[in-house]
Amino acid sequence: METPAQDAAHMARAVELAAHGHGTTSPNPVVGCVVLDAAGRVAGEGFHAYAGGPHAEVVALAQAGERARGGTAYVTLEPCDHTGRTGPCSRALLEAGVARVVIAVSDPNPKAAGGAARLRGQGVAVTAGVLAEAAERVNEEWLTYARLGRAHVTWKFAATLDGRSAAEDGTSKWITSPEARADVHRLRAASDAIVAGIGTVLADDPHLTARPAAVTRADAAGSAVAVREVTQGRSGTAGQAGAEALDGRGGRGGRADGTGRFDGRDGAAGRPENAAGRPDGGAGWPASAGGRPEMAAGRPEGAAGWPASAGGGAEPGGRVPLRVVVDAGARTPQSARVLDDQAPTLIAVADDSDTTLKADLLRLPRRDGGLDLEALLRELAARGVVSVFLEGGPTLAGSFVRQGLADRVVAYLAPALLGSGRAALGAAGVGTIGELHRLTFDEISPIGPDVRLIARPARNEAGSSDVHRNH
Ligand SMILES: Nc1nc(O)c(N)c(N[C@@H]2O[C@H](COP(=O)(O)O)[C@@H](O)[C@H]2O)n1
Repeated sequence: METPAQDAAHMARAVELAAHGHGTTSPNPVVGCVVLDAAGRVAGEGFHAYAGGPHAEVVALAQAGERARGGTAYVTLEPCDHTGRTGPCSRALLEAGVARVVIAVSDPNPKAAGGAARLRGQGVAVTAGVLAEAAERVNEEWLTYARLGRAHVTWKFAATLDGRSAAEDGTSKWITSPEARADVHRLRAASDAIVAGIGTVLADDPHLTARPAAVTRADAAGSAVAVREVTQGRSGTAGQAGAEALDGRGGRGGRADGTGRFDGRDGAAGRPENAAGRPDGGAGWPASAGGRPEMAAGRPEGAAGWPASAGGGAEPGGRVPLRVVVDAGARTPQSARVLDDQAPTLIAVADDSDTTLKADLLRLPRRDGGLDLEALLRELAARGVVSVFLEGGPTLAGSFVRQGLADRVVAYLAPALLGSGRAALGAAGVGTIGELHRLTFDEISPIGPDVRLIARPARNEAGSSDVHRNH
């Protein structure tokens, strides 16, 4: 029997492995697995790489072969007990003769859960909850999606040290460095959807596409080391993940009317570097750096019926994030760049708005002077969007924060001062200091001459997040 310290060490490795799936497993979770032989030696390792591909346990068991018999499996998410795109991991573990299974987090997907009970019922020793916090963190997008039925939101902004995102005359290009902007493109590319408000569309006419520059494995490894240094060795933190739409077949990025899917593979906004595996080793979140040689061969075309749609599945080279404009009054110009053919686009408008706009429209109830953003995130989740990257502008970001829907904040701060001009965040429902939205830092990393800060809503004593306190 492993000691708790050994359990923690092997599970930490499994969390590290899970992080390699960031940016490519959506709409499935990121999952890692380590298999020991009966003598406690590592016999196999694996992670889930893309929806429709083998689960982490199956990859690790295949590597371990006969050595798994009488051994122990460490898995970051409860082994599934269902036949979805692939067979049940509980059965694979039983057939391999594993004597003990250590689990970090239970599977909230009712269709897949039950693996722990089945294993116990068949005489396998099961230990649950080991390194649960780290395993939750690495898989936070998917767990948010699976538990709350809405997409997870990362709000990104770039600002001066005094928190301003534009000068008095509205100019904002560029506050942060090319390195910081390239980092943003990596995070965009790892997200299922990029969301902006109509104010940003009218002011900047952005493309909202992910255009990450190719980064070598050495670069990625270097940046991961830098991050580890400033964060004192934390591993498996912020994550980009994915979830199977819980009907087991949900695609994402489909057209709003559900009539078809955008095939972004040939689009100019495609991500050619992914054709041979992502050279940045994954989503661009720190724990992903390190490269994933297993992905180099790509995935079998159309595996398990998963459509090669934009924003859907994790086929290397076949996925572009869905663009979403929050536009209650349907003011998006027909000529806006977000409506070009480089990626699919959804325009979220109020259900009572009268428009002739030729675009995929999502009609939502009004709320709080804008749209009901929780309804938006639920609608996106129903389309298989697990992770949202929220960019611009301050008004929309303020509404997300006010409605308790900013799950993670990524701030790029330049060593510069403006003193006046637009603040990064608009009205966020704070009237007095006691109502401020308290966050905790996950990471602080240098990016070129700038600093990237990653923070999340602080938990209050009751365990709920302070940002969500009013909701
Ligand atoms: N334990 C475990 N390991 C993995 O590697 C996984 N991908 C999952 N996913 C769970 O199963 C559902 C997806 O199943 P299919 O890929 O369609 O077969 C997913 O929703 C999770 O509940 N679990």
